[in-house]
Amino acid sequence: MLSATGFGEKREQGVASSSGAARPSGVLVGHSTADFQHRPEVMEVQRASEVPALQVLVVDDDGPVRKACCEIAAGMGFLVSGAESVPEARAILKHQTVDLLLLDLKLPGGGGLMLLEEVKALHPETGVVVMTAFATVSSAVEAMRIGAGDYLTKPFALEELTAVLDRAGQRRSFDLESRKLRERLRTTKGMGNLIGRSPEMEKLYRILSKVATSTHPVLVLGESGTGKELVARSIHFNGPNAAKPFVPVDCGSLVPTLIESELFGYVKGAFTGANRAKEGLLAAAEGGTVFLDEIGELPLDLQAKLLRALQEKEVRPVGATQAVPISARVLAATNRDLIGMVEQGRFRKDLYFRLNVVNIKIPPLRERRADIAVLAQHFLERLQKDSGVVHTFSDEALRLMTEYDWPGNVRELEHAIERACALSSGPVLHMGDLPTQLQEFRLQTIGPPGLTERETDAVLAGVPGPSGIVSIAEMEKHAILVTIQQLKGDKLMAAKLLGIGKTTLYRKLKEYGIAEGGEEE
Ligand SMILES: Nc1ncnc2c1ncn2[C@@H]1O[C@H](COP(=O)(O)OP(=O)(O)OP(=O)(O)O)[C@@H](O)[C@H]1O
Repeated sequence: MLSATGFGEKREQGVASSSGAARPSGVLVGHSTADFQHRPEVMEVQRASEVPALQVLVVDDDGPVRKACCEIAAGMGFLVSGAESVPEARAILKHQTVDLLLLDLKLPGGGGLMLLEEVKALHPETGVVVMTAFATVSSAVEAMRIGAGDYLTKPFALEELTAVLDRAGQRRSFDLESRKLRERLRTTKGMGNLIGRSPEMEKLYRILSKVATSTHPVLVLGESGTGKELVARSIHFNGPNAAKPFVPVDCGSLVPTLIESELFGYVKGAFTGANRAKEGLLAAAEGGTVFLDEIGELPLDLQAKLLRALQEKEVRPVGATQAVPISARVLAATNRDLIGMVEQGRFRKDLYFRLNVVNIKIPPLRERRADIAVLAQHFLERLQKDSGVVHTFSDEALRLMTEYDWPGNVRELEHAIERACALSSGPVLHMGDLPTQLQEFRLQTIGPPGLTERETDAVLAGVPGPSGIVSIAEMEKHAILVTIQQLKGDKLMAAKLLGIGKTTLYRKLKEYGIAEGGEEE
């Protein structure tokens, strides 16, 4: 095992190392220390099978630093290669997949940033950690803008490197996992138009395949936007009467008198404007399916009429003396607590039992997060088919989508992706292209890296209000806090980049009431 103290002392530049004494002996296979000074390193590590086989490429012209980084990464279970120049790195990248790039920005000929740009353009999924000295802070910021996920300021200690590699490795594993899911989606779709492969959705498909073959009433329960109508359609279109009509009725959006005439029909002269008779939807469905959406909104008197129609399999159109037979299957859905409504006398118990012969509950999206990436990819591909424009998600955007709670469920996700595609300026959809509620969630829940809770609140306070007007003082505060956020809490570097002295920066933070004890000057 590597000892933390072995790398604890800092060298002038690079990883603090005790001249290779702390090299993880017995872990590396095939190359001597001298090899690392002169040629690309290719280290195979005897890895425990549970360690993900992520490939790391270390690019640094400083032999000892490169070697130390390679050794540490190898000791952590990564598969490691090293390169001392941009052309050498390019050659490796051409022939091998690299999951993580540990890149020194100050390479001979100054090609670090160029290489980063090439990697992000050709392999946007590759995670990049840049290494920089204080003198090149502005290039580190530029590197983060181009797409580097993290940075290390030289000289750095063993713990810093391992923490950064650990973070990058975890992110990469997550991204690979979600990519695998998306890949699976390409080959296996859900039932009908339903997408999702989470255990919850698999269970739903099993129930649906049974329910579809029968003609019993089904009550579909779930929060708004979870896909209740899609489930109802899936039951109908996978059932024996798929060729017959599927008739949706939104009980929530029609006035009561209209629902009655829509459902049951009316005879000529039944009311003012009824110039001719109209068949009701229950009869018009002719052996198909009537889907009563928002059934909880149905007024009590209509509930009684619907119950009678279902029991007697006939309806009496408004103003008619004769009943008309019906043969449609009835599916109903609600996002309301129907049992609670029954207890409060707002929904008829007998109708509840009649509709609730089979009951399907669709879990909210936040309870089946494994579906978020596949659904997101599905919506992206659907938009691509319509517009011909190809988009992909940045790994960060996908991660944020997976962590967000989606109170509006699949509908909110669908709209978020449509919006991101419409607003994005390039083929990759970034976190910034996602709606405000996701940005706010990122700041509130995950917190900007390097900022305390108080600072996070202050950043949020700098977000323009509904009027869109922000004072100059607020803009200054926002600029300072966002820079600190982007630099992961490095206030010294933030002062440098903002072109103000550190004393001024700490004074400003104090003015905002967020300077921490012992920090000033
Ligand atoms: N599993 C899913 N796969 C693909 N698309 C889905 C899925 N679930 C929902 N959607 C899409 O999300 C949107 C909302 O779905 P739907 O209208 O069926 O939800 P709902 O629960 O009936 O909403 P509401 O209660 O507000 O009426 C639709 O565009 C639908 O196509």
